[in-house]
Amino acid sequence: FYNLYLHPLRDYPGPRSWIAFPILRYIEQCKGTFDLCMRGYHQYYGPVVRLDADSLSFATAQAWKDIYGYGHGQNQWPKVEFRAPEATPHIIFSNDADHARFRRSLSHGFSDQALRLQEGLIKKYVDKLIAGVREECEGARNVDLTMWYNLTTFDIISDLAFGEPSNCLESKVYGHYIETMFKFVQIVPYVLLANFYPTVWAVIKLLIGKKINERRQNLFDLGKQIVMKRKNDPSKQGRADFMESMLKSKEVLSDAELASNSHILFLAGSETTATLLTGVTYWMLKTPKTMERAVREVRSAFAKEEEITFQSASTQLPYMLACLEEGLRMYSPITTILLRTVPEDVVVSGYPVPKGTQVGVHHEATYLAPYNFHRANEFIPERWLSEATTDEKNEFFRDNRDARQPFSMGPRNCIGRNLAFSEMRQILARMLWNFDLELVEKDLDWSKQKTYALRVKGPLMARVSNREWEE
Ligand code: HEM
Repeated sequence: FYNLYLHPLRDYPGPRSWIAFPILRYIEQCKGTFDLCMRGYHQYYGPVVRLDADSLSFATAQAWKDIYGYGHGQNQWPKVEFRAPEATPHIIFSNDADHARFRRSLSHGFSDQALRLQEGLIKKYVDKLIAGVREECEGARNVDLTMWYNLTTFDIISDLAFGEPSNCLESKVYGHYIETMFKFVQIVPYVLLANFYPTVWAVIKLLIGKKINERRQNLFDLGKQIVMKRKNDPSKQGRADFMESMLKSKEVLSDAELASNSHILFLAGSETTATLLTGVTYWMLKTPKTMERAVREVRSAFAKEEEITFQSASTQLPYMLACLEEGLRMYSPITTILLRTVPEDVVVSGYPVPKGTQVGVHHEATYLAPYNFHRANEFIPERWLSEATTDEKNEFFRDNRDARQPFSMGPRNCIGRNLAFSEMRQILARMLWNFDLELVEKDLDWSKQKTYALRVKGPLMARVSNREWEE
């Protein structure tokens, strides 16, 4: 009764059952259906939705700036964390002072100079991807692109974060560390639940707590072993990887912090990029005219495959880049809402918000809202081409492009954005250069997939053939 009729947020619209009984929201999260519900609620209630007693979800460009932007000076609105309290802090979940220390220690590893040095390492794995897909398609088998993209990004990030590949592309399996990580990610909603309902958590802990703790510890111990091996290996010194950046920085990180940051870099940098590549390929296959146009562009921009570099792929393929931008809208790797707690009474996107409220922008709901994007549920890369932003008569001129921030904003935005783009452009361009792709299951529908902290993608089976060379 209090939540619905007396609470300071009582005038904000939202699902009454979630507002009265916030546990229902967490149950949807554990079921993997929370983000799907939020999409529906934002379509129904509009750009602000009260998603439980104390939390508001926004779906506007202004809310990105107000919540995540630089406007709060040195002090960020605290994140609502979903990590176990006893875990070592890392760049994503840490207080402002530690965050600044971690971010500075990693900045060199993500600089333009480092990216140029990383290109050779990344190319080596893209070569392996192309060779692996070629071998599989010559055996006339259907190819699971989800798996191949994951194997590639895992090897790349493992090499950059841990100083060694995870040998995924060689073995064509994910390996123990990654399998453990996948299992661990699925318990994230339970950790969220635990943080909000310590009593419910006590019961869950009795039932499955030991297993969860074992998984978490297992994953951390494994990561720490690899990190210590890299740290103490003199032959690896001088590589342009993340570990070198942390070790050479003026900031001093303990071994536990080196391990927790490497671990989070691995998670943040592998699954996200693979998800986007899988999603964009899915949407291009579902919308064949976009695939045809991108393929034509890639094959006419270069005379030979070696010409596809980080630099050339970023300047000579405007349509393929528009496909990636549209992929980031339709299939954002981060689907959900990353909440922050408001430290005082504030205004967000024009709405008054009382102290203590949790606020955030829901990625997927914002990107698929018809009030932000014209024909929001259609994959239309053309909306990101320059003519759509300059020609008033273009049907996408009024799209609210700033409402889409897949890498977030402000001091805690994605440090790996440039790396991700370089990798994704390189991988997609070379796939389109080499292969003709066709969806095996024509009516495959990924618009209502489950999501936990990440998307549950499932296999993307494609009929892949070596490209036909024109005379
Ligand atoms: C398409 C690919 C990617 C997407 C969509 C993405 C998205 C994001 C988002 C939304 C955040 C903000 C998280 C928050 O507010 O809690 C973030 C942070 C971060 N991302 Fe990415 N990311 C991608 C690729 C990468 C890559 C390749 C790396 C490199 C290893 C990376 C490393 C990080 C790190 C370290 C942070 C934390 C930054 C900080 O708090 O200062 N990401 N990313």
